[in-house]
Amino acid sequence: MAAKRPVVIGIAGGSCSGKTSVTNAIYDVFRDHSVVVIEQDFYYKDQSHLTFEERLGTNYDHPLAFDNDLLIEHIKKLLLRQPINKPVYDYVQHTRAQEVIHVEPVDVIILEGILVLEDADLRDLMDIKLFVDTDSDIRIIRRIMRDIKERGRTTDSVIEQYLTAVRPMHNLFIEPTKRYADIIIPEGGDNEVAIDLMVTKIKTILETDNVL
Ligand SMILES: Nc1ncnc2c1ncn2[C@@H]1O[C@H](COP(=O)(O)OP(=O)(O)O)[C@@H](O)[C@H]1O
Ligand SMILES: Nc1ccn([C@@H]2O[C@H](COP(=O)(O)O)[C@@H](O)[C@H]2O)c(=O)n1
Repeated sequence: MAAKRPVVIGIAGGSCSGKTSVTNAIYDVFRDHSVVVIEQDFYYKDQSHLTFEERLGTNYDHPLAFDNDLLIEHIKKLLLRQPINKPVYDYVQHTRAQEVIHVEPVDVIILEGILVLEDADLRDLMDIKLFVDTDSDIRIIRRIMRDIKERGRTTDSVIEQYLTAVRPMHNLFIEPTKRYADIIIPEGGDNEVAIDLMVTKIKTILETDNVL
């Protein structure tokens, strides 16, 4: 019997909009099926050749910060049901970690990240495109709390980065990708109706004869 083509779901949205929460809610439903999360953040360009000080100068909210060629290569491999070695990212050191995660082929691929809808070649690989829409005041509050707790940052550094890069790049590159979304989800992972709709749609695609 011919192998089925995996389903690719793209989940975009601003920093701290709730992309990971939506991703986890969908992941939990398909956990016993076969599902993988591909974080666009893990595909930030390797910066191991730069000093720590130099890495602080990178604009992490610009499309050019990402190695989308590698990301696209990996999604295409998974679509052909071939395994990949997914990079791991270190937000404290601002570069790729030494280790990789071996990922076997799966039925459901969830691709999440601030700019996953910005690249046309990446968009073309997606069956469903979501944009998680959360007000910027909520997002900055969440970001200050998260980055201090989990990413080794100070309040001042988070605010400075927000004003110089996160906010302007959001307005320039992230917010405009909303137009490519099939569904715009307010309330992130708390939006049970949207999550249920997504799960139903994914199941429908999985049940169709979508062969390679
Ligand atoms: N509905 C919510 N209410 C309160 N905090 C939330 C909510 N959704 C997400 N958060 C918190 O905000 C931060 C960012 O959420 P996350 O889902 O990781 O967003 P993203 O992946 O878009 O950056 C996390 O610390 C998370 O716990
Ligand atoms: N070294 C880095 C790499 C990325 N960031 C920030 O992460 C944000 C994207 O992740 P979310 O979970 O918030 O979607 C992005 O806004 C980058 O500014 C960073 O601070 N340092």
